[in-house]
Amino acid sequence: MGDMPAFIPADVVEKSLDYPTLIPLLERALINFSMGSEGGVVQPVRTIVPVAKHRGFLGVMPAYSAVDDALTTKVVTFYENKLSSEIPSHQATVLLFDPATGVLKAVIDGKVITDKRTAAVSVIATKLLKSAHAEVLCILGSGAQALSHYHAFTQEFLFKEVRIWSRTGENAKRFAEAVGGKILVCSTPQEAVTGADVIVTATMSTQPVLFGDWVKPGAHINAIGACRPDWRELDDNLMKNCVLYVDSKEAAAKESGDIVLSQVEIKAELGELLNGTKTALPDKTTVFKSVGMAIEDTVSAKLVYDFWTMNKESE
Ligand SMILES: NC(=O)C1=CN([C@@H]2O[C@H](COP(=O)(O)OP(=O)(O)OC[C@H]3O[C@@H](n4cnc5c(N)ncnc54)[C@H](O)[C@@H]3O)[C@@H](O)[C@H]2O)C=CC1
Ligand SMILES: O=C(O)C1=NCCCC1
Repeated sequence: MGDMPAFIPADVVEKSLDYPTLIPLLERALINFSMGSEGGVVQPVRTIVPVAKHRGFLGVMPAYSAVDDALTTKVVTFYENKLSSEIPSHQATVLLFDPATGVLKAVIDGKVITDKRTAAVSVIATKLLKSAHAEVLCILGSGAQALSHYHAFTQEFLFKEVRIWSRTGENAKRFAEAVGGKILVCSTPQEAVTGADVIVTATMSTQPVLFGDWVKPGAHINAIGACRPDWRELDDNLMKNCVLYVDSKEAAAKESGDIVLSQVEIKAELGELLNGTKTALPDKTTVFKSVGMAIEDTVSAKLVYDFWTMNKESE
């Protein structure tokens, strides 16, 4: 009988993933992914099982990176109707395997990985696509993704002003108190968005929360939510008047309601901008539509496992 798999809890994951380490790793993974078979990434579009009775979904997200020799699958659940405020709407576990033998090496909390790697990829998109003079950041939503984006963006950029709007005003205030930084709480999404240079939409909404009429020409939007083909965060006006970038063309064309329902053409994947085969247009109004990729979890999980292996005596 071999060793039992390691169980790596959220607090260890939190300690092992910092943005300055994660961002270059994810840039490399995005490039490898967009290189097709040459990049050595094997990643099918995830399988989603609807749990209609409870307005929930189970997603299975496997990937292998030959360059990293890392093999994982994430299992993620996400629920529209939270029955308890104690239970997060999104929960996830990443299983890490030894690629040489198939042996399960670790069971890793996937919630922190999901929150941090998603924000890190939005930072990558924003570095490529924001205007050179961007000063105002606006976040719509006050949940887990809003929080990880706030931390990642305030660490990686110097914005003069940060604004937040949330459907429940109390939640926006709580968010601002919790992060403790200088942040303007707005009472409408339009107020929050008007004049903003960089916008993050991180909501569970199934209808548009961000309208093209409100958006400053040349702004960059990271659209994180609406990862089902019939869900929206952005209206048709915005979609039709932006230059659209994605993480995975194949997944975005299948899963993103903002793309499926507006039928807007995708300009490029982030990996194609990073490897120089396609051009970023930071002077235009740009949208990065993120659906989330398994390979991002794979490289993050490997980083967590390596950190855990090096520090396990002291844990
Ligand atoms: N692109 C990616 O890689 C990933 C995307 N997501 C998506 O990001 C979004 C946010 O996820 P979390 O922050 O983890 O969820 P959360 O449950 O922690 O926060 C959701 C936020 O959306 C707000 N909200 C819910 N319904 C709304 C509505 N109708 N209008 C406006 N706001 C509404 C809530 O008040 C809350 O502020 C979800 O759609 C989720 O599926 C999550 C993980 C990865
Ligand atoms: O990439 C992920 O992880 C997720 N994306 C969309 C919603 C569920 C989790």
